[in-house]
Amino acid sequence: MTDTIFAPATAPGRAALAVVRLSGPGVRDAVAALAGGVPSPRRASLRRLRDLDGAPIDEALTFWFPGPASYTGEDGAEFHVHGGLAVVDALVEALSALGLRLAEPGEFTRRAFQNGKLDLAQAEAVADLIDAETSAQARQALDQLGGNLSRRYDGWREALVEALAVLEAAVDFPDEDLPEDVAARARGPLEGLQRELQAALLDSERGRRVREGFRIALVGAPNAGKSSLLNALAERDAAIVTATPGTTRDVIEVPLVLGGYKALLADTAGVRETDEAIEAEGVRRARAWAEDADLRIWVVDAHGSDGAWREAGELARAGDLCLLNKADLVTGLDGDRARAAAADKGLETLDVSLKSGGVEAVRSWLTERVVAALSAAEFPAATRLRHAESLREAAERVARALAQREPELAAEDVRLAARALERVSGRVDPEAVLDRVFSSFCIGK
Ligand SMILES: Nc1nc2c(ncn2[C@@H]2O[C@H](COP(=O)(O)OP(=O)(O)OP(=O)(O)O)[C@@H](O)[C@H]2O)c(=O)[nH]1
Ligand SMILES: [K+]
Ligand SMILES: [Mg+2]
Repeated sequence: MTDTIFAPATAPGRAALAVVRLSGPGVRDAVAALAGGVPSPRRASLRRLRDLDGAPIDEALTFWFPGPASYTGEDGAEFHVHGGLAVVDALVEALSALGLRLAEPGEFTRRAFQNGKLDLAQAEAVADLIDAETSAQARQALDQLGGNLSRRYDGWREALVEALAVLEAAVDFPDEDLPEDVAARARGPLEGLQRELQAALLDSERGRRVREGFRIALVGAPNAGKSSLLNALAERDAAIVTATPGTTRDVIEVPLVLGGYKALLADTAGVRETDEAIEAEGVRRARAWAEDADLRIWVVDAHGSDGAWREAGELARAGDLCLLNKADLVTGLDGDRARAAAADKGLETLDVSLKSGGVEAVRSWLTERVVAALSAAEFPAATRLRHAESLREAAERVARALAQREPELAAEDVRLAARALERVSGRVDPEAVLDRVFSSFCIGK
């Protein structure tokens, strides 16, 4: 017998309203006990809620959602009460006294998944929509929630099933035709599929970057102005700025919104040779973050650079930005060596003075870059590592199938490729995967 669960669905704390939702076989009785009757299905009904001793809890807008036409597919209900802590506490206590259990994080959506209301990718999209901080994250989550991501996997899977039918015919009726001829008919569709899966795999980083943020590292020699840039972009004093080289030790991460996309900006320790243990650890962390980042801004003091800029520049890669800072101090040939080194590496350069409003040029440059990297006509086919892993496995299996001589062996690879794709919608998932997906939810969803 399934438990009947409940949870506050709104954030805890003082608020105008709080929503408490219920799901499970005991909902009807619980609503009747608290509200003195069950309202018409899916209609708002103002009810006085009372606990088991008859003490009033609140006047609540009460909804009764009989299953299966409910979010979870089970009988459900919602109480919209005043959002005070005491009201919500009293309601929670009354529901517990009736034998209902407080829901685990994601348990409502997990039940919706188990009852076929959503597939696993759609359930993930519910969590993503709740977590969305930028318009791009919300758009991507809504598209996935609408089932578009799942439909692409279903389409690929159907193509695999058709190829499988052809291969199985070659195995079952070897006399009717030469097996190779029959098997050859599966080759064209499998090759087309292989190209699509590869393209989706190449694009699979993009969806994760939209969800998690485009990673931008600020690197450079000590005192180049990295922390000054971080603070200017963040519009607050997130990092300490002083005239002392070696001020920043830890990596300081700040989220930014650029062109509607989430970015994660990291200030790092100035890179130089040092015997000082704390600074050396800072330099190690700076390098590690920079290597993993999607983009590095190599900040150079165009005026006062000594040899150290060269070492920091080694972290930069083609496509990165070289920011020649302190333009207000520059005279003559200042910065020309760094400029030449940047050109050599295929970096773009920007001359600014962070002292005098140069940050806006950097912000526009970054916005353009992030939008170019993350926007596309089509939403990505992978928004989590889990999806990319399925794509990779499917692509590898299809490649193996194409290389097999025996139709039996090719059929087995095609079957495994289909299975890898099915994991995305959760058709074949073990409980452990479900636990991982749903544990990232908040309580009440
Ligand atoms: N004149 C001038 N000074 C600047 C400019 N940008 C930063 N500074 C100064 O340069 C010094 C170092 O700036 P920081 O932002 O701390 O440099 P950093 O790269 O973070 O330094 P570390 O953390 O020590 O590696 C500070 O005194 C800043 O005020 C600029 O555009 N012009
Ligand atoms: K400094
Ligand atoms: Mg600093």
